Amino acid sequence: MAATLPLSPINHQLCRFGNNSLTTHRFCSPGFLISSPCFIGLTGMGSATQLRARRSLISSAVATNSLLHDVGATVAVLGGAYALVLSFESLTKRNVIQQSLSRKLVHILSGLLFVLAWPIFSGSTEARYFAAFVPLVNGLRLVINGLSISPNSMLIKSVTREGRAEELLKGPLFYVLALLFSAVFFWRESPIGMISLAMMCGGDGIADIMGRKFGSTKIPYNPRKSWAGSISMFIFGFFISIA
Ligand SMILES: Nc1ccn([C@@H]2O[C@H](COP(=O)(O)OP(=O)(O)OP(=O)(O)O)[C@@H](O)[C@H]2O)c(=O)n1
Ligand SMILES: C/C(=C\CO)CCC[C@H](C)CCC[C@H](C)CCCC(C)C
Repeated sequence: MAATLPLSPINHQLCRFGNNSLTTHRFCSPGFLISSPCFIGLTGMGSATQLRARRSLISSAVATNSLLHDVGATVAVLGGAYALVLSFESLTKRNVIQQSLSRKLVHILSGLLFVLAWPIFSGSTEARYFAAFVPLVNGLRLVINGLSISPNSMLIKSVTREGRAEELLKGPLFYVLALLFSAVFFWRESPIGMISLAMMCGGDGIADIMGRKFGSTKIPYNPRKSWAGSISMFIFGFFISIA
């Protein structure tokens, strides 16, 4: 009984297997035979076993590839997050921008850049957990600094309003938890995560700008927020989320 297997993904070369003898097609090189599942033919395994072995070889190669891909993407995004906070700390320290503006810009940019980085992760089912590792690490950093276990002035300068360590445990911590939650539960398949993050990041920034400029009429239950700011947040947040 002869089985014909398409073994080369490059140009569909064929290898033919006889009972225990191997008849090679003229395009199958010996090197390819030894290093490929063609070689399994020599061991006398049946064609179903050969197929299974071949599938498992391919799937383990794909899994290793995805793992390396996701580890690389995680390291890149972690580096990006560190660089973002470091850049704003440096701008604040050199009095190029005020601490409150730095906090607002880190707020707008970190979430948007985080979502924009999602496509660099692989298509594997575990990719979302690698992405979620980035806000998790940043969340732990905020807790450690916020509890003053190891206070880091860089983080405090770039993401707090008044420069107090405990502020890290409020807005910034909730913010990174929202990023973590969206990555794990919505990821790239659901628009809900992206819309919520666009609202939280972009919408909030626009509310600040529009609210300060045109926000003389405040909303009844919060004198710090205005109608102009709140309405702009929904309108611009919506446009950012569909962009
Ligand atoms: N819905 C909103 C949101 C903001 N603002 C304006 O933007 C400023 C900053 O608002 P906000 O982002 O809420 O202040 P933060 O100090 O950044 O507070 P937090 O991010 O913790 O809410 C407010 O003082 C207000 O003038 C507004 O008018 N209407
Ligand atoms: C100031 C903030 C919220 C208060 O309104 C935001 C705090 C941000 C974090 C300290 C840093 C978060 C980094 C993100 C998890 C990842 C960003 C990655 C990107 C590629 C820059």
